[in-house]
Amino acid sequence: MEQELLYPLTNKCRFDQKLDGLWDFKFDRESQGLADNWTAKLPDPIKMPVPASFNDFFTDKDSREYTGDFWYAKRVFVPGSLRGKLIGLRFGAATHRATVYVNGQEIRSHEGGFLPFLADITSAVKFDEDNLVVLKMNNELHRDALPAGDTAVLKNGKKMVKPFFDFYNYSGLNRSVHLVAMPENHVVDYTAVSSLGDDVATVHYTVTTSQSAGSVSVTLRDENDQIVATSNGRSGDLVVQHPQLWNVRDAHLYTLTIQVTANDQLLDEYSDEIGIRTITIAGHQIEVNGQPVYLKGFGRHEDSIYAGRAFDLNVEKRDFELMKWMGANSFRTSHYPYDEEVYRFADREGFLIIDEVPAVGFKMAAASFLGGLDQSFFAGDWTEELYKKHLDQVTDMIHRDKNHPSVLAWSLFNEPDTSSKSAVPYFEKMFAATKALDPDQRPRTFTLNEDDTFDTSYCKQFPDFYLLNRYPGWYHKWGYEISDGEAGLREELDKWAASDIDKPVVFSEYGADTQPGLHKLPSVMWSEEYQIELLQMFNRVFDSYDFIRGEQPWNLADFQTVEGNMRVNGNKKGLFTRDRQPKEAAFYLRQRWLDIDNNF
Ligand SMILES: CCCN1C[C@@H](O)[C@H](O)[C@@H](C(=O)O)C1
Repeated sequence: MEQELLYPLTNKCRFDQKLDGLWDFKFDRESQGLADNWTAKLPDPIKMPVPASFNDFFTDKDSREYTGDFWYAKRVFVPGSLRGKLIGLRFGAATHRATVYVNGQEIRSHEGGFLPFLADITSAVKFDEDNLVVLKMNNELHRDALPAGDTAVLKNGKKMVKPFFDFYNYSGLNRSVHLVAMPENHVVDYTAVSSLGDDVATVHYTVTTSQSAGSVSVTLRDENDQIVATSNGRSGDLVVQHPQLWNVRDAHLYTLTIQVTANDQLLDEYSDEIGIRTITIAGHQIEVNGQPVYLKGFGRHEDSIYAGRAFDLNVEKRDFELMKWMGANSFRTSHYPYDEEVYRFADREGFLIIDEVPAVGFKMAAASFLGGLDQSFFAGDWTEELYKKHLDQVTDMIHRDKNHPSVLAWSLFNEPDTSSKSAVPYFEKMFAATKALDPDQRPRTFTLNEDDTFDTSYCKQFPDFYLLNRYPGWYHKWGYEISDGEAGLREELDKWAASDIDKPVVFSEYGADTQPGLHKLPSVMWSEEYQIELLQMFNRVFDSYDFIRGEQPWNLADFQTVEGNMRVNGNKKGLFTRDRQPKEAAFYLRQRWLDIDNNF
């Protein structure tokens, strides 16, 4: 569990320099790098872009599919002007695990490929010189790690991952690395939680500093840079008259500035943008500022050609323009926390985010879908170790993202196996342990898979609202049989309707693989016409039940998966192609969404 997760910035007290660009890179097939002292020098390295997944740059399959240890190295100059500060390396994401060395000294390790961590290198750094930064990384999958899977050893001795999930195991330094410097006495964290009155809002804040010395003052400025509230102390209330509330697709942000001072000297300053809004679940309504909202959006992936899972500002900008064009207002960070820049986009654009940890593949049936076993995942002997990593990553996700107005809810699992009682103790622990992590007390949920229905799931008591992943028309009752698929879906939803459950239901996945340009009249599966027909079927169902409060088809765009007889160079359920061009269904769904108000 990380202490320092604030987004890096440069100001009169702090220094932040991105180390993006070409790093030295080398596979370590024999896992000999440590023994051979690669922490001092990588032998015969190649050049590798950062941020990027290494996989798709290569022209040979052994390199693209490489599984095991691999190393990065870069010489980093540290200016002498930073002396006396905490010097750190902040990694946006190292997938899936890393150990950091500086000038040959081991600094720290980190497990989890989708959340940041800070390596404090103060003790190892040489000022006004180049410093050798080396990472030893590994991308193997295991049942006791997130995301879940296996790592097989082929007869030729090469390793191969067996994901229990449907996205490619892109690996590497997938997000930016920053050289940062902060005052020894600095702001480590802050929280800001809003409550609303009659034309007034109160932002209750807390500030954590690395040392108890010094006094803290907090200022809030509006979009015209006018001070609207101030307060002193490491916790307090900022009272804002006539607040400009943050609303869905009508975002207003304030700048919160924290200063730490001692003897009239400024020790540290940290600024961030926050939004004044509340999130509540009221019966079967999801409410923002007390107004019901209807979620229109997508399951997504951080995925693009060339750099794989790397965060790419250009792709993100295009994705937001596509989602706005569609009339969308939300998305789920399926199936892992995304780069921080994505949440800042959503804050500015007024999108709601369901923030998800990579607790994906917790279902052996998924493995069987990919060639694994078919048993109850939570009965496995790996769950104790898995739980520790799972809680660690939920804690860090909430810690990192808690101040974003765009974050609506926390998704603690994607499609876990809840059709066996063995899941219940794990869920009881996880939902109890995470209840108090979010100062804003946002709803917590998880996605229910096809096999985890109203009748078969043992874990319906846990979520604050429901996310349903349902695939009639594709994985069953497909093609001409889709009418039975609709009937089955309605039968299940009739049970939800007849029950005493009064919570919102959001459809978080549904869709059809579609080959762009494939047309057939009448339709056939994989044709563009069939994708529209499937969406029309689901939309008929959604419009029949008032407790359905959101629709997020799978997926915004086509994305890469493992190769297999079920995939045509990846998953093609996108409403857009992988190079972000629309399929026919995008025009159909856009028309529907433009007719549905955000507060419907
Ligand atoms: C059947 C599993 C649920 N869902 C998970 C998602 O990650 C996959 O990409 C999607 C699919 O198979 O298209 C299905």
